[in-house]
Amino acid sequence: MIKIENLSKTFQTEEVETTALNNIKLEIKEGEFVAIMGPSGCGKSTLLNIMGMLDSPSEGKYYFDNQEVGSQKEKQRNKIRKGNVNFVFQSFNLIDELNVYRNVELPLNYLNIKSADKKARVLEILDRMKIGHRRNHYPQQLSGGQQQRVAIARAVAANPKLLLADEPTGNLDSKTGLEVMNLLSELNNDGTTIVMVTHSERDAEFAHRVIRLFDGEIAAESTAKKMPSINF
Ligand SMILES: Nc1ncnc2c1ncn2[C@@H]1O[C@H](COP(=O)(O)OP(=O)(O)OP(=O)(O)O)[C@@H](O)[C@H]1O
Repeated sequence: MIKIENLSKTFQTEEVETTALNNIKLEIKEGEFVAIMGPSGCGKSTLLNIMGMLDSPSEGKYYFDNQEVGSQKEKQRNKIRKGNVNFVFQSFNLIDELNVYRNVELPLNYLNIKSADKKARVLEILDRMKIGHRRNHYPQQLSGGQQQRVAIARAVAANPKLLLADEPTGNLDSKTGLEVMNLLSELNNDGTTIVMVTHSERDAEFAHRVIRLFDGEIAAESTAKKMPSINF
């Protein structure tokens, strides 16, 4: 699904040039659950943003489903991202003015779906994320774990192939974080490819593979204890 070849990313500000990623080579197969770890500033979010087509590499190639997207213009990248990739963030990023149902419905409004099918999809995914009983609540009326479950529901409502999660349990207590990790694991078992940035060794154990970055380079790669449920 993802192939990254000799990818580098430098940020140029007035005074300094920062190499955030240096000569990254990486492949991620459909159905995988990959964790990206490493110290602060090693380039994890930069890599995730490029995979999510929010940013482009300075050098090298990024292929998504065999299509080179790294060198595409922003408009074209946005088009490829839509329906293919979605995100979950540490800080949930829900829209405070919309209730749970409307937040989750949002990505479906951009697709050409009949309103009855849309409703069925929203209710189904809310139930799967065990948050259906809170569908009329607003984000501020929910706990952190509940907000993250809504955010995951919103992220997968349109059935993206790839879910990118940037420290999804970073703002949650240990027990709630575990519940969120179990939901992500279930989604992965049902076929969604997941790439997750995390500082948590426990969360990384949910992944099939752990990639450790250091100073913008892949320093180590390991297979986690849990084996994937798919054939490679
Ligand atoms: N827009 C930007 N402009 C300039 N420098 C940037 C920009 N974004 C990131 N950087 C730099 O690139 C490097 C990698 O940043 P990145 O956010 O990818 O790290 P990270 O591993 O996700 O860190 P953390 O764990 O703290 O979130 C850092 O040195 C950072 O300062």
